[in-house]
Amino acid sequence: MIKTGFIIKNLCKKFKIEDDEHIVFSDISLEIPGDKITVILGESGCGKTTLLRILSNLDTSDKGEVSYIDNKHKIKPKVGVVFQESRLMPWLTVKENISFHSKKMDDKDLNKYLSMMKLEKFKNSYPSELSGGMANRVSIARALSYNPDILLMDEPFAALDYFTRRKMQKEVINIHEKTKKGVVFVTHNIDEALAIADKILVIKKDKSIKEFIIKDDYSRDLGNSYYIDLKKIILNELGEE
Ligand SMILES: Nc1ncnc2c1ncn2[C@@H]1O[C@H](COP(=O)(O)OP(=O)(O)OP(=O)(O)O)[C@@H](O)[C@H]1O
Repeated sequence: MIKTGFIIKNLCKKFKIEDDEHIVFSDISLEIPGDKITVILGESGCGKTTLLRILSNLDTSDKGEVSYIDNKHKIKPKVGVVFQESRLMPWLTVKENISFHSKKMDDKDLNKYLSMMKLEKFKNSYPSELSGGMANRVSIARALSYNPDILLMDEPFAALDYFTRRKMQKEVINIHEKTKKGVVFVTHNIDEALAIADKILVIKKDKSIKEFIIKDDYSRDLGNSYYIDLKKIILNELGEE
């Protein structure tokens, strides 16, 4: 059992749509370490966002238990959430957006996050003056400024071009290595999962979860046979091969 992180037991979630019920999860159990990068991978509509919303307390489960332990003690974790759209306030500058939820943030902390996300030169810019990757960096800095126990990211780079996306994936690894914070990263992109994950949780068509652990360091060559084979296995689990 993990020492720090989310422990999810027998989770059930359904949505009522008019007189009908849509079951997203009927009984899933999993562990998400609080000190690693865990990628939740699955096809569109399989329930990735729903799971993330439950972890971040934006939604509730119907049955089951979701707890977070820190060195074996149950705690209510502080979570930082990054969405696909940056959700920045257009009338605030970069530095004002970052400190918006952390009114007590001093300049030292603000500068730490600006520097970590390479935003120093843009601290007085408005969101309309930023590229997509820059806006992403601001929303990550904002989530980190809250000093969360764990960072939850819901397809944060889906709208970015290939090169910016690769850069941002490396940023996630950098943040994880610098802050030692756990990251839960939702994507439907297998290459993205293989590039950044310590652990991949595949949500299968039958809604069971298949787990893969990657023990490799982060200078990964996805063209080598280990990753090519792993990708085939994951595609198979997703029912795509
Ligand atoms: N508020 C809601 N009311 C009714 N149904 C919902 C609601 N939220 C999600 N669903 C349904 O639950 C299922 C899971 O949705 P969810 O957004 O979690 O999937 P996802 O894997 O994140 O998809 P995508 O990759 O397309 O974002 C979908 O069938 C969706 O239509």
